[in-house]
Amino acid sequence: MQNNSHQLSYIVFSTMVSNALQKIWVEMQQEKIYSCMQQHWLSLLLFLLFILIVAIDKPRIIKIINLIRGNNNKSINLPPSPFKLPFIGNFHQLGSSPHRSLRALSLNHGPLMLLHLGQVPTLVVSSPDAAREVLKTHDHIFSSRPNSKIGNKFTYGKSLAFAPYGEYWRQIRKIYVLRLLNSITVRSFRAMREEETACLIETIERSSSSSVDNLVDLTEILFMYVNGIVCRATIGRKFSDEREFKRLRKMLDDMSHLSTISDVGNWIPWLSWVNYINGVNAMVEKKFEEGNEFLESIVEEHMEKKKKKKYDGETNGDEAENFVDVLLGLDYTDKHHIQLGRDHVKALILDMFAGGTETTHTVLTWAMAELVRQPNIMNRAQEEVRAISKGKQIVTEDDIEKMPYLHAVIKETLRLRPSGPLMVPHESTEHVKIHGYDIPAKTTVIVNMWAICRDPTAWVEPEKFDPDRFMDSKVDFKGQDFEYIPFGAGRRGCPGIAFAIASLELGLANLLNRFDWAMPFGMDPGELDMGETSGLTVHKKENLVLAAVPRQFDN
Ligand code: HEM
Repeated sequence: MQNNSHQLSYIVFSTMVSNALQKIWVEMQQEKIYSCMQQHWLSLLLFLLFILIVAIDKPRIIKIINLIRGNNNKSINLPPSPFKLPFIGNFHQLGSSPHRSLRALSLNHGPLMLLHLGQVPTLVVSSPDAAREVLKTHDHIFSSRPNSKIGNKFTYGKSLAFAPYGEYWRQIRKIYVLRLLNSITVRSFRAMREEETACLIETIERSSSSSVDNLVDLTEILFMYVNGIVCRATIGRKFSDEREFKRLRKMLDDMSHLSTISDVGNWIPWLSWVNYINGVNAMVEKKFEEGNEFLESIVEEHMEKKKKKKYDGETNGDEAENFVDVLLGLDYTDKHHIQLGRDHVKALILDMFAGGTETTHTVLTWAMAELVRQPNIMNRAQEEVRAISKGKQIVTEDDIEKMPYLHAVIKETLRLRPSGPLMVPHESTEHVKIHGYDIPAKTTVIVNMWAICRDPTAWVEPEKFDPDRFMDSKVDFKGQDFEYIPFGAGRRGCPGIAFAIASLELGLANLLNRFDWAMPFGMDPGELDMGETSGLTVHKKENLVLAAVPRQFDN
């Protein structure tokens, strides 16, 4: 969801209405009021109907119905709301960086604030205390997701991330947590991660030596590193063919764009038909077909291998089993209500690629940007990494366990630069009271994790990048400390924490061990552009291009 979504719906509709109005106005000015009304009675009627619908929004309609029925509940106490406009509600107040605009609004209206995004009542949560109420005390009520028609279409209605809270979500989540992303499985990918790290180092060396100024585009290279790990864990191989790699990236971008930005029906359900006119539905169908063809080819490849193994008795040797093979090998039909099929496998691939790649790669890029901007922190992290790795060219995961400052750098980056500052929206399944406010069922909930992680009542100098705040601190990202929830918390909290942290720490430690880093062309570190992209997922706006000078090793 970017500001484009509401702008789009608003523009389409207001253009239609304003064109009709202009015509009427011109004729009225020419004193042809009566004949004008005769000619345009249908337009006027439609216009009045439109005003009625947009001005009387859903909560007000419910209030009026209750009033007529005589059961107006005077005691209902909704959270404070900023002023909203008919039809678009509070969309116009989101701006290009919704997490920043929402924090500004919450400073005036409080940590529990009710907005209307189009027609959708949306609770915005902006303090650690309020987050604890939503994600812990009333977790069972807030663990659903708002329906996303387009998101469900792309993921065959089988994705974990999009699933509403219920039996299906519970069963799939169990498979993800117990079979795919638990600490033993994550450890089993250790050798693969170390291979991918060696590949990362090689790519940087090649890129640096082919540039006069040792320049490397870290944003691109880190994306390939993280994507390589996620691909190998998920489907057992990465895309060495550049075309295939670009196809995957484009597919994920398109899907994410269409399921959030372009779906007018998400926000104004009775305007869903606009998607037929503006070409969104046709585009969704086209992208779905393309994506499906790609995912089918992956599933087919695995089915063929499985058959071959059965006949030839082949094994993978020491290689850890990838997620698709695990899923295809599960016989779930008898014991459980769900029957795993091809669509589940394809949805799993999307969950892993979408949930694991962009998030992890963005955090790693921000970590390097913050370190280059603050050479004293970079030096301290490098000293620690180099002291522990004792002249080895590749830092291993055993070494990393002894690097508390490196852990602190990653934690601080996750605090200050979360890639999804508004997390993934939740939805309430029943009416509940929080801090004295009534939260009706089916309210969308946005947790402004970005604001919470910078809450001045919880953090000293919250805007400063200072890994020291995590040294000797018990505050952790596992979902118990509500001032620090970069992976969310509660039932819907991220199941990929161990997987993500392993790739982040190994990647960063090796970047610091193997190279000395500097701004390009001798620029001052303070000149590094830290601008963010706008929208729901926040990346560094400009690619991070740095000078990487390979360190000389004795052996
Ligand atoms: C730095 C990296 C990552 C960050 C910051 C991150 C953050 C998050 C957040 C904030 C949520 C939503 C929590 C909520 O709704 O309360 C989430 C959900 C999810 N994440 Fe992650 N994540 C990361 C890496 C990963 C990885 C590596 C994977 C898988 C390989 C993954 C898979 C998922 C899935 C499947 C969900 C949906 C869970 C559900 O709806 O039940 N994430 N993540």
